[in-house]
Amino acid sequence: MPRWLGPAPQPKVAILGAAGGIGQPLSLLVKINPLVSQLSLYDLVNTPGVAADLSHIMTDSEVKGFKGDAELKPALEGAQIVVIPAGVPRKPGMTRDDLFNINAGIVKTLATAIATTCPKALIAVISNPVNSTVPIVAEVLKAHGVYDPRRLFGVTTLDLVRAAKFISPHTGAITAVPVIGGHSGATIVPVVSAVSSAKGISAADRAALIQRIQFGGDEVVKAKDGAGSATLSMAYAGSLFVDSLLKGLTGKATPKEYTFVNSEVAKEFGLEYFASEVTLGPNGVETYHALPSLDADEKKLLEVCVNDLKANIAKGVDFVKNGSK
Ligand SMILES: NC(=O)c1ccc[n+]([C@@H]2O[C@H](COP(=O)([O-])OP(=O)(O)OC[C@H]3O[C@@H](n4cnc5c(N)ncnc54)[C@H](O)[C@@H]3O)[C@@H](O)[C@H]2O)c1
Ligand SMILES: O=C(O)C[C@H](O)C(=O)O
Repeated sequence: MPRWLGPAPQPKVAILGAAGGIGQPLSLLVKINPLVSQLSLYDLVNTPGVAADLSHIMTDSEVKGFKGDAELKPALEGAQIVVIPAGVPRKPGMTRDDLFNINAGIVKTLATAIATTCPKALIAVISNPVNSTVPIVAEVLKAHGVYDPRRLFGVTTLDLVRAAKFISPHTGAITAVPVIGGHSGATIVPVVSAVSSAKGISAADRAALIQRIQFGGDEVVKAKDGAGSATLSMAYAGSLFVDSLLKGLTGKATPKEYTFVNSEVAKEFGLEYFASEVTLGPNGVETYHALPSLDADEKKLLEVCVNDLKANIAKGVDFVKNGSK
């Protein structure tokens, strides 16, 4: 059969930071995704072992490990999806912004390699602070003349995973809740008013629910007591997001996801980046959906979000443009 009549080629996924707390379980979940043909695992340490281990799993995808700076570009060659969970996690008492000084440089280095090796890849950024690391990647890609806003995503899926779980005692079932804004504390804006089965929640319960969704990450950081932040739930959330990217890329479906992207949806608030709902396709974002309508309380949450988010975005942009921290 001529090649062009055969099945569409299946994607190569590269995970940068693949040996870490998120990287390892995420690599496992991506390894068992039937839409993947090649899985490239990059880290500064331990990837040969992680790759050897995963390569014994009887799914079709081929796994290769790449270790250290010299192997970054080979890891990225031909990748259609790049996922970035590289970087340090929080310890108790830290904000995500406290990670900026270390993670900004890591993400900038990785973005530079993507720009020069696989500039057309769909890029999913997990490394915190997401509100700043996504603009960092964008500025690096712009500097190399290869920026396509439809192909760059900040992964906020964990906020939606938490929201769906935390609301379930009130609704009697796991229930999707839109979560917009950014990915840190007050920039996370759950839109509970959009959930019809949540109408009966008392004001006090609703306030507690919103607080828990916004600060769910702190709950895990506290419980891990110095041993890092959410890894397993993040790997699960990340695998959902990667699955949606894969389905869109291969034309299997046109999934909808909430994700932190460069778009016009929050332009009226002076924001270039905002987490909102998009439909995914072969080239990344196909459609940017309008924001859900907000009630008076949610409008107040959004006001706080906008101020914090503006500063976070500017910090990321500035880091690349002016080399400042
Ligand atoms: N977006 C989200 O919802 C979300 C959720 C949880 C964690 N995070 C963030 O994800 C990041 C990783 O968290 P973790 O718990 O996996 O941390 P971790 O320390 O367990 O793992 C990080 C990995 O990154 C690797 N690394 C460091 N510098 C690198 C580089 N230059 N190139 C390649 N790999 C490099 C490390 O060797 C390590 O294996 C943190 O910044 C954390 O805050 C984001
Ligand atoms: O809380 C963190 O620092 C990690 C992550 O962003 C989370 O939401 O769990």
